[in-house]
Amino acid sequence: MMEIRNPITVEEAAKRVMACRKYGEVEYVDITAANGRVLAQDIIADHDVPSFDRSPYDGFAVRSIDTKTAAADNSILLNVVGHIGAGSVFKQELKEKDAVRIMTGAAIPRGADTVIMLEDTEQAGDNQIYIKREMKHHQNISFQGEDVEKGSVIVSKGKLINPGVVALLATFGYKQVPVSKKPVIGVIATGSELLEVDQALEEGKIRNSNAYMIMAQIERSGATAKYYGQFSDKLDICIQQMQVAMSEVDFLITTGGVSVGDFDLLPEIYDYFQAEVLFNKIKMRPGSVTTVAQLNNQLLYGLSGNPSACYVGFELYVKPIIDAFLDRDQIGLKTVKATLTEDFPKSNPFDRFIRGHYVIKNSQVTVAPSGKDKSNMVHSLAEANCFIRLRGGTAAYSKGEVVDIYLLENHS
Ligand SMILES: Nc1nc2c(c(=O)[nH]1)N[C@H]1C(S)=C(S)[C@@H](COP(=O)(O)OP(=O)(O)OC[C@H]3O[C@@H](n4cnc5c(N)ncnc54)[C@H](O)[C@@H]3O)O[C@H]1N2
Ligand code: MOO
Ligand SMILES: [Mg+2]
Repeated sequence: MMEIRNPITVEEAAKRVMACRKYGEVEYVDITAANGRVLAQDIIADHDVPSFDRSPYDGFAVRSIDTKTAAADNSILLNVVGHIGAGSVFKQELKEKDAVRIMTGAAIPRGADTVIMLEDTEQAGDNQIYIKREMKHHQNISFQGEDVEKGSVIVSKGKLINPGVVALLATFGYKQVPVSKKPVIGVIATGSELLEVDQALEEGKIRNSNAYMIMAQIERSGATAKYYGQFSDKLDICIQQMQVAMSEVDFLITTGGVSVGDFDLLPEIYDYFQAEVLFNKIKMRPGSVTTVAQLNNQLLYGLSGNPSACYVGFELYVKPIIDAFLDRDQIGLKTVKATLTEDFPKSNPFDRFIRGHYVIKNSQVTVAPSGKDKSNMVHSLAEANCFIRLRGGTAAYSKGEVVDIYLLENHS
């Protein structure tokens, strides 16, 4: 007797998966390896930035009071009593009519309250300059703490580390950076029709593309992939191989074998392990047969064999669990509104996630399918930078309608 599957909504499926979320540990990596990782602790400023008043220009540190009435046609003569570059400090205090030649980034000497740019001065003698502009008190000073104030949270935990965050980490002396440990995700392809990537085509067979696609999706999501190869459609061998894989990873993904075909063994394997099947039918296309089971606190993902269905199943149900494991501030794909630039003539009995390509032009986000929309197709994936979500129970969509799109490559 064929099993009757009970389809649930996309949101309910996501909820059931997220109820099984696990948190990763914190580890420390060298700052040179921190880009792209997730920050595991708030970074609190332990000093002001800058930590001293400094010059934003190459010029002369002076007392504004000595520049009063200076103008292009009314030069004022000052005595140059020192010369400092960034990193050096002028130790004395400026007296009346004193100036110190100063470079960008150097500490403002005591007594000076402004910096006049080199362009607004003229050399008068060996140690004298003409000032050709009246300066105001505190003009042209980078003040201590104006960038970052001591005690403030400068980057919050959960943030994806980007080059800007790396700059802050370096500013505050983080040679070792606390990051969330990446989950290790096992990948298994199933099906006797599969050839490895370096094998020549044979009649009736295809190359295994899903395993490599999933591993790339895992990497893009900030996790580590562990490939277990292709399993045959033989139940006992599959069971044994899955047992090994489960003991070595945080989550396990199989692709293929979750539908109702004679060689679709995953349902039997879940049965054998007495895993709790969270769902095996979702009201969505593609990927309606996406199955997720739980065994001893470990999620087992049975993604569809059809490439587009497999891809969608990963992004909707695996990516959020990776984000959660990493304790990221953004869980799952970001969504925005976009205007369709093509008609979509099919009706949508279930929610439909079409592989799409969006562009932003003149502040307008527009989107179109990135290729043919069938779950067994692979071509449309290459150009896809989003999914277009068409709601279940709707008829055809027309050009000009506004739809929700799910961004695939926005990881900030
Ligand atoms: N009678 C029914 N048949 C099917 C149903 C259904 O509800 N009733 N569902 C269809 C839907 S929807 C999908 S999606 C697929 C799901 O199939 P499986 O997850 O069981 O996957 P397989 O049968 O193993 O393979 C399906 C298809 O994908 C190709 N494949 C498999 N693995 C890979 C891989 N690693 N790389 C590339 N391509 C792969 C495989 O050769 C098949 O063509 O079932 C429908 N049928
Ligand atoms: O799971 Mo299937 O992809 O809905 O076509
Ligand atoms: Mg099948």
